[in-house]
Amino acid sequence: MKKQRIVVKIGSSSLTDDIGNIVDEKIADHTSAIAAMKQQGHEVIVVSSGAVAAGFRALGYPSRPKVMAARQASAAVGQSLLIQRYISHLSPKGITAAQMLLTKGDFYSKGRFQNFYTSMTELLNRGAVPIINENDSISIEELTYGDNDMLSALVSGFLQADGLVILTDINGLYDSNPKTNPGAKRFNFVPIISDEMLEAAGGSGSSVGTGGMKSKLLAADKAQSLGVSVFIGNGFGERKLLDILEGKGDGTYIGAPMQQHMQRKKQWLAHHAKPSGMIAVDAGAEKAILKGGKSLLPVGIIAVNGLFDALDVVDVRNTNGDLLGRGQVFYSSIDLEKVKGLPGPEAKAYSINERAEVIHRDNWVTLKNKG
Ligand SMILES: Nc1ncnc2c1ncn2[C@@H]1O[C@H](COP(=O)(O)OP(=O)(O)O)[C@@H](O)[C@H]1O
Ligand SMILES: N[C@@H](CCC(=O)OP(=O)(O)O)C(=O)O
Repeated sequence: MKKQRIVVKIGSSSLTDDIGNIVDEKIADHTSAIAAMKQQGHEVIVVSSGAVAAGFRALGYPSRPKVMAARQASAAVGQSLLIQRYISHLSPKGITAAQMLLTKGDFYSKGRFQNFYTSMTELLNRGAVPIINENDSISIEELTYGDNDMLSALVSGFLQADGLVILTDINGLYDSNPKTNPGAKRFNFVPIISDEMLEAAGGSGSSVGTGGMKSKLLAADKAQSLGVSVFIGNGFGERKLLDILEGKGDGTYIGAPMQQHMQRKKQWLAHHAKPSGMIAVDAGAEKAILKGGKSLLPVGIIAVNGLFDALDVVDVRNTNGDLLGRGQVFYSSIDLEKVKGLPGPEAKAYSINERAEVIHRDNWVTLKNKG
């Protein structure tokens, strides 16, 4: 089999018990499976939850805390305990583990986004296994991923992985929660996530997990939109990840393998960049950018909202207010006010781009019909 790049997300319930102990046998099982993958030449990137679950007890909390400050404090304790265990199981196998703690803010900035890519590539080239978690201790409540399902989907898209494996305490997606409905039936393969599946997916089944199946499905949907196929399930023993790769995993496969990955720059625009303003365009411009694959020109601009600089990211809407997409502009908002509605030659003096384009099609991502 061709060398694969696989992101493996491991949920809290697959690392700890309900009272906040890291279960060594669980880490031993995951790390032996990671080592077997590495031995076959595959690249493995781990997105590991469990910091809060592994830390709350040492600080005297009776159960996984819900208050932000208590969660942050627990994560600070638990993250180091977790990484210690990963290292102690991986290093005897000759594998170097590398901790990477991310916040949502790290993805907003294009520079930090690129730095993350550079260091990740270097770690993978050197044969290390990056172990990623959200930096819970410093994340601001409104800006957290919360559970790691969505973070793992974004990381797998960003690294243009061949697959995302979401390891959890249940062997796949069922038509209703099997913990409350013993007659529930499992899906072995799901081409796309439907609204009915999202409705049937419930919350967490343990006191340490957070998102439940719903957040896994939302994450799988996101990964698929970025060109990454997904597996949700579990399994035991050193062959479990290899079995998943070979189509013999105990769980649900979502989406066909070998899909087209979304370009990294477009992923940044679509999912991470924070728009600094909004531009409204007329029907002709809407057609040109959505149907003709053209760049956006000043002549189609009818309104400019917000204060932004050239190279900032802005949302583009039509006259009904529908979001069409998002792009990086070649004009500041002040200059765009002066050139809106003008033909190219007259607008050129204000643009930092030779051809007077407002948004070049390479710096554009269409978001229409995606909510
Ligand atoms: N339709 C469903 N199919 C399978 N599991 C479901 C479904 N709805 C809810 N669940 C629950 O989702 C849980 C897994 O999510 P979660 O507890 O957040 O795990 P993790 O800690 O691995 O992220 C399962 O234990 C199960 O109880
Ligand atoms: N970043 C958090 C993840 C929280 C969490 O419980 O996530 P999950 O088990 O994936 O539903 C932690 O490490 O505790």
